[in-house]
Amino acid sequence: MRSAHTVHDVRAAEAALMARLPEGALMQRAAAGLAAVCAGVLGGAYGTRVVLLVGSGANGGDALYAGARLARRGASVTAVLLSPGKAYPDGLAALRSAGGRTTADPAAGEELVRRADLVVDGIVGIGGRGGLRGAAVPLARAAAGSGAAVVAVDLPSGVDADTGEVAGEAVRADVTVTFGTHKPGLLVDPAAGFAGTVHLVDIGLGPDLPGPAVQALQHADVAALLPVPGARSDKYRRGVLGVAAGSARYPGAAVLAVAGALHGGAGAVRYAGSAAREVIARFPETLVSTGRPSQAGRVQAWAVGPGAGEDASARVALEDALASDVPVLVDADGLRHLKGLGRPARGALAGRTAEVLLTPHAGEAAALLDVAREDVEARRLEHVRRLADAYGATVLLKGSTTLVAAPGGGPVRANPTGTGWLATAGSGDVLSGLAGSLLASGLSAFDAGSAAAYLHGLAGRRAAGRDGAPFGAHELAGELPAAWRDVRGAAH
Ligand SMILES: NC(=O)C1=CN([C@@H]2O[C@H](COP(=O)(O)OP(=O)(O)OC[C@H]3O[C@@H](n4cnc5c(N)ncnc54)[C@H](OP(=O)(O)O)[C@@H]3O)[C@@H](O)[C@H]2O)[C@@H](O)CC1
Ligand SMILES: [K+]
Repeated sequence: MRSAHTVHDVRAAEAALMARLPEGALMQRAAAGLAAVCAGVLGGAYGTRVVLLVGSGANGGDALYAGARLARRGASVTAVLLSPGKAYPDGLAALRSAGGRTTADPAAGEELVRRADLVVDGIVGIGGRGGLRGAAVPLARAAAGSGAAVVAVDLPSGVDADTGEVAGEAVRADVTVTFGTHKPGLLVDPAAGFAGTVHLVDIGLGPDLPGPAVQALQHADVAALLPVPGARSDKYRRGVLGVAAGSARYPGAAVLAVAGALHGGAGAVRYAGSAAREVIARFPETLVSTGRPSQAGRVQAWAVGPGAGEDASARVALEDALASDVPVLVDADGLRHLKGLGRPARGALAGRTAEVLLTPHAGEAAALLDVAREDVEARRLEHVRRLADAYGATVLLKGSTTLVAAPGGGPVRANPTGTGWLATAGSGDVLSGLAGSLLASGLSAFDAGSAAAYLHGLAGRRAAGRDGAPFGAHELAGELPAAWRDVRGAAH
């Protein structure tokens, strides 16, 4: 599991640890880790050209000390000082005594960046506010346009550590070396998209850190969650998922949701709705009926809404499923009807004995919250939490990094396995069936949503192939068994 903590929690842990250590010890640990990663990226420091972009705080200090270490190993190191009067004095002295140079001329700095093998971004770290300022902007652009590898110190300068927002320009890093713990912005888009590969350097903060604000599952975590049948399992004990999806206009959504559901670990799938003929033709193992959910027979969870359409029968199916005593996943058109139910419906959600999992994309989340879609996309972490609290439900917010939040606080899960190729018609229908199936097999809404997002992302990567290629949602569903095997195989 990867964990991320807020700037407030990082600073508190740092203060507690520093009180027990000699002065400067933490920065030396950070700089040593940073220099080691830089040397690795360079394939050895000797004879290379390294440019440090150095701002006014300790982030620049880390860069200067790491630069000194690289200079001692034979690199030609120059620091471009963005606030010459404020650059970390002891770090400057260390760099100079190791043979490194400095310049305060931004134009000269840009020229150096263009000829560099490696650029170290020490402009600003967790003390940052807003996008890059002044001379940092052309320097960051020069770095992006050069052939140099860009290594960000702690986080790419210009991104918000806590929210993942990118309010202006930011450094585009190939590698980010972060200290003590991940920062939420390294796991959540849009900021995460600027970080490249993230290396965590342990500087000993662990015992002083509280619970994380954001976490990202890894293979072993997902493997531990996935339901595996035992010797005494039968299809009912493994769980039965009910799917109420599709319509005369969108029968394919029903087929795709069932395709996802058959790969989610439930023992059986019941389909209730007007696309029963299409579903049974494609998946003969499905138990189909054409009535409403409450007439379909016993299930352990419902997935409602994909392609359900806007007419009254879709609304009735939603109300019917919500009136049951089992967990309900609500997606797509179901979310629109949920919003249409108004305040009493939200009360009904809060009054249910079993959990509800909402799976909106940014546009649907914006409609549920009465805010602009751009606001949701810019500050996804804030909005997934708000939506979970407003509806008293667990929310899976789909997107470039899918987020899952439970109501009432606690960590948000950021999915690390996504790929842009997943933005294809029907992909969300597959996810609904998959997450619903995991719910039916007994996982909590939080675990079902995050495990489903993880498997769905892995299947998407497999379907896209190593070099990347488009695929249809039915092919995505076909890759789910291999994604299960990847996850379970890595755990053994
Ligand atoms: N915590 C830990 O455990 C450890 C932390 N360590 C390191 O310390 C770093 C934090 O250092 P820090 O607190 O000195 O702040 P930092 O990020 O360097 O910012 C400095 C100043 O920049 C400015 N500024 C703000 N926004 C800006 C912008 N958009 N564009 C340009 N400038 C901007 C603003 O000053 P202003 O210009 O407003 O006067 C701000 O005060 C941390 O990220 C890690 O690298 C490690 O050494 C070891 C352990
Ligand atoms: K930085």
